[in-house]
Amino acid sequence: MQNFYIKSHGLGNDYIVLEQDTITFELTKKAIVRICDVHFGIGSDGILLKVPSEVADFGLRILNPDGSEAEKSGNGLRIFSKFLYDHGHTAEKVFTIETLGGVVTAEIVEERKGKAHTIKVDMGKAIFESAKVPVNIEAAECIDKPLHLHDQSFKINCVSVGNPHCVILVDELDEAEVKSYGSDIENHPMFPNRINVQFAKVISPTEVEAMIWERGAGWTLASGSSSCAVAATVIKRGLTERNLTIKMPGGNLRIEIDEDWEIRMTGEVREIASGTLSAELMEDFDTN
Ligand SMILES: N[C@H](CCC[C@H](N)C(=O)O)C(=O)O
Repeated sequence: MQNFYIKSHGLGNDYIVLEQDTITFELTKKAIVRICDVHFGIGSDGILLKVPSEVADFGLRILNPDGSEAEKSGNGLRIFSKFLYDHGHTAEKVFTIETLGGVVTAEIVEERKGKAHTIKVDMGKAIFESAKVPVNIEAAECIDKPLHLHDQSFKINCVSVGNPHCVILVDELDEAEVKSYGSDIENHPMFPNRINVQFAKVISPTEVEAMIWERGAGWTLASGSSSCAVAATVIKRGLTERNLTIKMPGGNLRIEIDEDWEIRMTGEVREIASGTLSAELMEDFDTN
């Protein structure tokens, strides 16, 4: 069906799924920004576009609400996996998905008809090498290094899970602090591709609490790749075990990271709505 979409969320981090071969318009920056706008569009933390793949069972492009493209999205991959399974693109419960940040394996762990499913995604490796995050710093790894803003400094830990992350460990989480400094950190010149930002507080050897400022999206209620980055950081710093619960305002994700820094993420996904985009929304979009 032309311009069919679904909207789903992973712990309150919501996405709209579209299919390259059914949309009748160019998914330009203008179209992405409009569709993701809560007033002039459907409203979403991003768009997941189903595309062909030569190297995996499925291909996925991840678009942020500002029109930028991301290499990886943990909640996005779980939402896309549930969409593929629930909407007849596969009868398999384990399949591969190609993203800009590499090929991942997804598994429908628990299917509950007409309810949320639990999805597991092997998210690839955590990479700390500064040049591969990337972060412009002399040191080989950006672990517990200073980042200076005009009126504040932070100690940062940078890691890539396909997309770039800047993790700041704090004794107390403060939503106002995240919203006040998130954008300045996201856009700091140290980060050539900008960066996702997390403030995180270790609760116990198996629990970490985090708040998220996403590259290209801003404050979100949860983030899968951010959870992976936070887990990799606290494990790297020797602060926790390797099997963790990351607690965010929108809910919790299970993250396991093995000795080779391979990351497994498990969590719920719930579909919100489905339908077709109206012609009036797309009136001034570039047509295919
Ligand atoms: N905004 C992120 C992508 C989405 C990440 C988040 N929604 C997740 O679940 O991982 C970026 O530009 O890297």
